[in-house]
Formats: sequence, C-alpha cells, structure tokens
Amino acid sequence: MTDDPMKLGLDDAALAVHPTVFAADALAGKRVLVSGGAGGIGRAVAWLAGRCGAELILTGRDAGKLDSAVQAMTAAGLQVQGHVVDIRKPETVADLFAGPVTEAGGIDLLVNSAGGQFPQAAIDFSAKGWNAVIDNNLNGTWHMMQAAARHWRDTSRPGSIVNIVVVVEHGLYGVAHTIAARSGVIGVSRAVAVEWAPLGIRVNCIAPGAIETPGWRVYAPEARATYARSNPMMRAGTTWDIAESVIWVGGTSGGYVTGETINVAGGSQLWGETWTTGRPDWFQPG
Ligand SMILES: CCC/C=C/C(=O)SCCNC(=O)CCNC(=O)[C@H](O)C(C)(C)COP(=O)([O-])OP(=O)([O-])OC[C@H]1O[C@@H](n2cnc3c(N)ncnc32)[C@H](O)[C@@H]1OP(=O)([O-])[O-]
Ligand SMILES: NC(=O)C1=CN([C@@H]2O[C@H](COP(=O)(O)OP(=O)(O)OC[C@H]3O[C@@H](n4cnc5c(N)ncnc54)[C@H](OP(=O)(O)O)[C@@H]3O)[C@@H](O)[C@H]2O)C=CC1
Repeated sequence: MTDDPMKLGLDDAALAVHPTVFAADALAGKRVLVSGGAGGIGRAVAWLAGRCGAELILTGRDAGKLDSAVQAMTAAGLQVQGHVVDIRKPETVADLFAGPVTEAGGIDLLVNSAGGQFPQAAIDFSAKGWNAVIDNNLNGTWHMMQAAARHWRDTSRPGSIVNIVVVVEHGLYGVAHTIAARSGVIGVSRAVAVEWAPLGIRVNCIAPGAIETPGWRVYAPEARATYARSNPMMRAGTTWDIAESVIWVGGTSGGYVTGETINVAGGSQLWGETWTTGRPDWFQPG
C-alpha cells in the first residue's frame, strides 16, 4: 500500500506513464466505454485504452470524480468524455446509448467496471443490503451488456464486452451477496457469448484478486492489511495488472476468446483466503 492511507492505488500521474506491452496504436480508431471509469480499475483501463489510441467514454455516478478523470486524461492529450449514469437505472443506460454513444459514432468495446459491495457476515444481510448489491452488480451490469448488444445489432457492427467480476470459486469471504451477483454475471456472460456470437459480439469476464484501489476504503484497515498475503504471490495486484488483461481479452489480441472468465488474482483462486470481515475464530490456525 501507499504511505498515505487515503491514497489507494495508482494515481493519474502514474497511470499516464506506466510502462505497457501494448503499442501506442493498438486501439487506434476504436471507441471504448468504461463504466466506473473514474474508479480505481476503470480509471486504469481508461488510461491504457486511451494511451493505445482509443476514444473514451467514461461513466459513473459521481460527477466530480468523472470531471477529475476527464480533466487529467484530456491534459495528457487523450480524447475523453464523461457522463453521469447509474447502471441500476435501465432508462438512464438507454439514454446513454441513444445519446452520447450514438453521437460519438458508436463503441467497439464495453468494459463494465462499475460495481461494489460492503463487507458483512451473510447471516446479517438486510433485504435492502442484499438487493442493493444484487441490483448494482448483476442487474446493473446486465442493463449495460444488453444495451451494448442492441446497439451493435442495430448498427450492424461487431463488439466486445469485458465484465469485471470477483473470484467466485474460492477464498473470498464476507461478501456472499457479491459472490451471488458476480456468479450471475459469469453465468449470463457464458450464455450470451453463444447467443450473441452470430452478431459478432464477444463476452468475457476478468476476475481480479486483491487490487489496491480507493474502493478498498469500504473495508476496515485491519482487513485490508491482510489482503496482500491472500494469494500465493504474496502481494496485492495493481490496477495496471487488470487494465492490461482487459485490453488483451477485449481487444483484437483476444479475438478468438469468448465466454471466458480469467482470474487475474495472483493465484488466489487456488490458495489463500480473503476475509473482508476479519477471519472468524473458527478458522484461526492452531
Ligand atoms: C480484496 C477484497 C475484495 C475487494 C473487492 C472489491 O470489489 S473492492 C472495490 C469495490 N468498490 C466498492 O465496493 C465501493 C463501495 N461500495 C458501495 O458503494 C456500496 O456498498 C454499494 C455499491 C454496494 C451500495 O451502494 P448504494 O448506493 O445502493 O447503497 P446504499 O449506501 O444506499 O446502501 C443500501 C443498503 O445497503 C446496506 N449497506 C450499505 N453499506 C453497508 C455497510 N457498510 N454495512 C452494512 N450494510 C450496508 C444497507 O442496508 C443500506 O441501506 P440503509 O440501511 O443505509 O438504508
Ligand atoms: N479492488 C479490488 O480489490 C477488486 C475489485 N473488484 C471489482 O472491480 C470493479 C471496480 O472496482 P474498483 O475500481 O476497485 O472500485 P472503485 O470503488 O474505485 O470503483 C468502482 C466504481 O463503480 C462506480 N459505480 C458503482 N456503482 C455504480 C452504479 N450503480 N452506477 C454507476 N457507477 C457505479 C463508482 O462510481 P461513483 O463513485 O461515481 O459512484 C466507482 O467509481 C468493481 O466491480 C469491484 O467490485 C473485484 C475484485 C477485487
């Protein structure tokens, strides 16, 4: 982690110059829509896509955060616009596609990075809390996926979707609502990877492990302090680790990949435990 507890993950200055394996024209002529594009992972995806030559459309709920991302990227010479969109509201998602997406000339890649949850023992979830997490992560992601697919069908152009999920098969505890929601996203991604293949649409998921971002503020410092040692590599990942995998699978380099979920998690899908609520006594060693 960084020294400043309020500054989590790579900032704009770092993202503007971070070395990359991709060429500066890897996404030339492409337009990329990133939901949650001013957040930690979405922001890194946007920077990388922009540095590879793509035009960017960023969305989020917080206008101030979006403005700061747009300003930083514009100052670096990237072509970027930001729009306030709550992915839980299908009508605002439809407006995004009918308005800014269409006016920009369409998109080639949709990255769904908007999402999140709160740590709590599942037995204590309120109905409202459960519904908030399911609505945000499963329904919200679906509204974006379906709107993008309709856009590509109606404009007779191919497309690619990358959904940011979580590692669902092993080791992430205290967020059962999000495991349920993201398992749903993985399931529907596999289903529509087949249904939408005739439309030239690929659909994949990236499952990050512990990636240091401002989103970590929802977890107690004691819980966060354990995250780096929750995988065989004994380190937290960076947003750049995720951004490069998103651009690989979402871009032409992943052109023969669809219906996949790729764990970019330091091996935490195989070994290690992330207790977002702290490890209960029952599971303490010895
Ligand atoms: C390495 C570890 C893995 C890391 C993974 C990551 O993804 S990290 C990065 C990912 N980034 C993030 O995760 C970003 C942070 N997460 C969020 O922004 C939100 O958790 C949200 C997006 C899920 C909900 O957004 P929203 O605006 O819809 O929600 P709202 O605020 O209006 O609440 C609705 C209801 O939910 C309930 N409830 C909510 N919080 C708590 C809590 N702490 N405690 C208990 N309950 C809580 C409560 O019932 C509340 O209603 P109430 O009782 O207040 O009437
Ligand atoms: N960081 C990590 O360790 C991991 C993260 N992930 C997942 O990766 C994704 C990105 O997380 P990360 O960048 O770390 O977190 P951040 O909290 O930094 O970013 C998430 C972004 O999602 C946006 N968002 C949330 N809900 C909505 C909504 N209803 N409508 C529109 N935008 C919304 C937020 O925008 P705004 O602030 O404007 O509301 C925020 O900028 C999330 O799905 C997260 O759960 C998965 C595994 C691990």
